[in-house]
Amino acid sequence: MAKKAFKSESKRLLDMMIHSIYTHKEIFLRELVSNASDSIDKLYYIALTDDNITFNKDDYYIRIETDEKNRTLTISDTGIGMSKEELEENLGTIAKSGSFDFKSDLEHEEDHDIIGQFGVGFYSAFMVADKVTVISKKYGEEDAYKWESEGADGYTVTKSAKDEVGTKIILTLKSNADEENYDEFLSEYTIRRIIKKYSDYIRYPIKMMVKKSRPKPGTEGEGKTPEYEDYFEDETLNSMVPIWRKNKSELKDEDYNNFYKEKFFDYDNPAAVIHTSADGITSYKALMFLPARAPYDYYSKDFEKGLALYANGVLIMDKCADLLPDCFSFVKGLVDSADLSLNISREMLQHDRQLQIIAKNLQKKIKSELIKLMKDDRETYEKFYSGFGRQLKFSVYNEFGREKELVQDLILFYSIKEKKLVSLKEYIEKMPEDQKFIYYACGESNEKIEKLPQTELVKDKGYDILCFTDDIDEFAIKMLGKYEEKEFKSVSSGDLGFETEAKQEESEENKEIFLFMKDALGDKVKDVKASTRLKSHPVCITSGGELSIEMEKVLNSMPADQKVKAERVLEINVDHPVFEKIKELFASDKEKLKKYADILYGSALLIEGLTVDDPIEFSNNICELI
Ligand SMILES: Nc1ncnc2c1ncn2[C@@H]1O[C@H](COP(=O)(O)OP(=O)(O)OP(=O)(O)O)[C@@H](O)[C@H]1O
Repeated sequence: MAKKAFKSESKRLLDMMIHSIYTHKEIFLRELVSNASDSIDKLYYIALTDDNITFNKDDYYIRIETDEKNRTLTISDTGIGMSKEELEENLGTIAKSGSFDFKSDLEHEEDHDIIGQFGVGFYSAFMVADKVTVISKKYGEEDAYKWESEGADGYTVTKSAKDEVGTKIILTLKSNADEENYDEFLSEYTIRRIIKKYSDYIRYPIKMMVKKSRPKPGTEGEGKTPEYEDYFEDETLNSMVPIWRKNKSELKDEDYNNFYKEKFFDYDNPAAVIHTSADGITSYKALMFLPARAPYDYYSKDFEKGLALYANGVLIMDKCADLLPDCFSFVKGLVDSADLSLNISREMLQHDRQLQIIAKNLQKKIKSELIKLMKDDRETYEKFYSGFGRQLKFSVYNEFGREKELVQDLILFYSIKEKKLVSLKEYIEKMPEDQKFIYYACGESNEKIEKLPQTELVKDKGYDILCFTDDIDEFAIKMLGKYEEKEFKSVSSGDLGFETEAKQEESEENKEIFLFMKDALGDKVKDVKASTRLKSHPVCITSGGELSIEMEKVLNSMPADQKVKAERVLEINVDHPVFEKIKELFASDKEKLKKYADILYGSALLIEGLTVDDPIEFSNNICELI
C-alpha cells in the first residue's frame, strides 16, 4: 500500500511534534480525550435531535487501555467515527492553519510557545508515539477503515474491521531515551493523574480496567493472615461534572486557572474569572475569563469572538458571537443554559430571545467585574488594560458609539498631575470646583505631551490634563462628546473655556503685525494671533476648526487618495522677548520678518511633532540669521 504524503503544513507540524522538546508531553492524552468527547457529542446530538434513534446513555464512553508488552496505549470512543474520506481529510491536513501561520513567523522561538498556546490536537500523539494507528467506523456506514502513520513520511488508509461505530487510536510509544521515560504513559497511576488534571470534567465516562487487590476468599477471619489476590475492575476515572456546574465554594483558583489554560490554550493565568449563574425566567450558568494579555491574533481579522454555548451540558456551538458585544470580544468562556433548544441553528440563535437576555446579563456582569478589578486590583487591571485598552477605546468610537455606554467607565488615560493612569471618573472627582471641562493633550508620548507649550496655562490653572498617545484616543473622545455632563477640551483648541488674564492689548499695531505675518506664511496658516495660553514659550500651533492637528496626523497616515489638513493657527506669546524683536523688524526690516515668521512657524510645527514643509529653506533661514 503506497503511502500518502501529508499536506506540507501538516508535515511541518508533525515534524515539530516528533522532535518536540516540550516538557508537558502528557497533554497528548488531553487532546485525544477531548477529540473523543467531541466525537461522542456529535453522535449524542444526532441521537437527541432525531426521534428515530433511541440511545442508551451507557453506550457513550471513552476507554483507555494499555498493553505493556507491546508498549501500546489505546484510546477508544463510541462517538460518530470517521469515514475513509474523513480520515484522510481530518488527519492528513492540519485544520488550524491559522495557528500554524503564526508558527512560521516565529520560527526561531521554542516550541513551548506554540504547543502551549494552541490546541495542537491529534498530532500531539506523535510527541510520545512513533506509530499511530486509527481504526474508525463512521455512524451510518458499513465499513471501517484504518489510518496508520509512523511519522512525517506519510500515512496509509486501508479497509479494516470494527464492529461498533466509533474510533480507536492505538499509540505505539517511543522507546525511552536519556531524559524521557515514555513507559510512564503505560502506568495506571500516571494515566489517572493526567485524566484528573486535564479531563475530569469531560461529560462522558473515561473508563479503564484497573488492577485492584482483595483478600482471597476463605483466607479472612479471626486469627488468620489474609492472603490477597489481584483482580481487574472497570473504573471511571473522571468525575464528569463540568467545572461550571460545580459550586464556587468547591473550586479553588487553581481549578479555574487549569481549566482556563487547557480549554483556551493560554499559558498565563487569567486576569479574572467570572463564574455566574441565573435562575428564573432565563436560567444559565456562565464561566468567563478575562485573559491577562492579548492573544497574538487579537488585533487581526482572523480573531473570532464568542463564548462556547451548551444546551443543558451539550455543546451546540464552539464560539457563539452573539453572546459577546464587540467591546468585550476578548472574553473567553462558555454558557450553559437549559432553556435553549438543541435543534437551534446559528441563524435562529441570533433571534432567540433567551439568548439575547443572557447576552445582556453577561454584558452587565463583565462590565461590573472589570470595574471591580479596576478598583480592587489596579495592578492586574492595568496589565489587562495594556493588552486590551485599545480595544476598549476603539469600542467607544466604533459603530457611531453604539457601545460607548458599556466602556466609557473602563478606559484609562495618563494624567499629567497624578503621573499615573486614571479613569474619567477619577479625573472628574479630582476636578477643582471652577473647572468646567475635561482637558486633554495629544502627542507621541506622555513625556512629550508634558513639555508641550499649549499645556502651560491649563496646568497653571491647577487643572489636570489627560495624555492622548494612541491614534484612536481623540476620535474616541469626540464620539463620547461628554462624560458625566463634562465636555472634553483639547489644550490646543481655540478657546480654552476659561477667562485668561488680559494679555498685552490687541493693539492696532499688533493686529497689523499678525496680518503681515499671516500673509508672509500664505496658505500654511489660517491665522496668526496673540496667544492667551502661552507663558514661557514663544510660539505654538493650534487648530482652528473641528479637525485637530493630531487627527490630521492619524488620518494622513492611513492609505487614502486625499490628504486632509487641519486649520493651523500660529499663536505668538506677546510677552516673550521674541515678540519685541518681531515688532522691531516690523518697523525696520519687513523682509527679515518674513523669514522670522517662517522660522517661528517651523519651530511650532516641530514642537507639535510635525515636519516642516521645506526643511532646506527652514535650515537656510536659520543659518542666514546666525
Ligand atoms: N476520536 C475522533 N473521532 C472522530 N473524529 C475525530 C477524532 N479525533 C479527531 N477527529 C477529527 O479530526 C479532526 C482533527 O483533529 P485535531 O485534534 O487535529 O483538531 P481539532 O479537534 O479540530 O482541533 P482542536 O484539537 O484544537 O480542538 C477533528 O476536527 C475531528 O473532525
